[in-house]
Amino acid sequence: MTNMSKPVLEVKHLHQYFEKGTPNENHALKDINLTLNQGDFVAIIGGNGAGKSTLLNSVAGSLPVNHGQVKIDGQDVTYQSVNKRAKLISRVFQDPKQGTATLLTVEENLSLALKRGSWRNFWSRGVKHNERQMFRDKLASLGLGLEDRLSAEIGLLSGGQRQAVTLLMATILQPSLLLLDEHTAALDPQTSATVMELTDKIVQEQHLTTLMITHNMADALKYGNRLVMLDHGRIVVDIQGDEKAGLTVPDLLELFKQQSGTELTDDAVLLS
Ligand SMILES: Nc1ncnc2c1ncn2[C@@H]1O[C@H](COP(=O)(O)OP(=O)(O)OP(=O)(O)O)[C@@H](O)[C@H]1O
Repeated sequence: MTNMSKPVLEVKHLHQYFEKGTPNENHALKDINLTLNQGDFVAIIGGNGAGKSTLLNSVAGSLPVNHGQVKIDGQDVTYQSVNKRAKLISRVFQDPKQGTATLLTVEENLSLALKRGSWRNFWSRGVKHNERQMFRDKLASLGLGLEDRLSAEIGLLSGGQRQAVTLLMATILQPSLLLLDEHTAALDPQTSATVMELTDKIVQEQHLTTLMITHNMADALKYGNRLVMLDHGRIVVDIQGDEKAGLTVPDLLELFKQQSGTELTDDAVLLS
């Protein structure tokens, strides 16, 4: 996690426009430059419409890049499709249903993830005995009792349990880059806290390079080694190490005010 580390994600001079050339033109990202080194765990915060999702979508490939470059593991992926770069990236969404196949069992979902989502490989090979043991061990490590529910349909699990399995699925093949897209926002506060703890454990154990959007200021301060704040399409704060460790939520709000000149406005912001 030193500056000598290998860059995993490099975003260079990224601009994104919506409705370019029309009276409604919106310059949503303005010259974003962001490098994540191996093992960096970066929380991204910012008010409504700051550009957080646009940045994540640009990195994931679900939004074509207007101007600039995105590199992952040194490869230029700027014009690669979502599917092509999915070999390098795993993404966990806000909705626990989005990352899993509802009618498949827990072990079938994990097996599908192990085959990189390839249904062809999944149907032809099924769940092997040694895989089942590995899934049981991984589920046991979550501490949610899910190791006894390998053959339960995933749709029967609670939102938090399902999101925990989604996290395992997203990390089972150790992606170069993990994108967490408000992945605890749909959960109740206690479940959200549990899933955040599990996230941190998995990220630390696998030394995963991670970019996490959150509306929870306290989580942004508690987790990760670095915090990036976006405002009107620009990075206005980028802090790490001791500078980050010493901050409180009021400090963060004050920092936002100093940098942006306005109060942070975010409908979903959670201060504690
Ligand atoms: N598909 C789109 N078409 C037009 N404008 C868009 C589109 N997606 C986002 N925008 C605009 O781009 C800007 C950045 O939006 P974005 O969703 O990235 O912000 P955000 O920080 O994720 O906000 P929030 O926290 O409210 O989800 C906003 O002004 C938004 O209205």
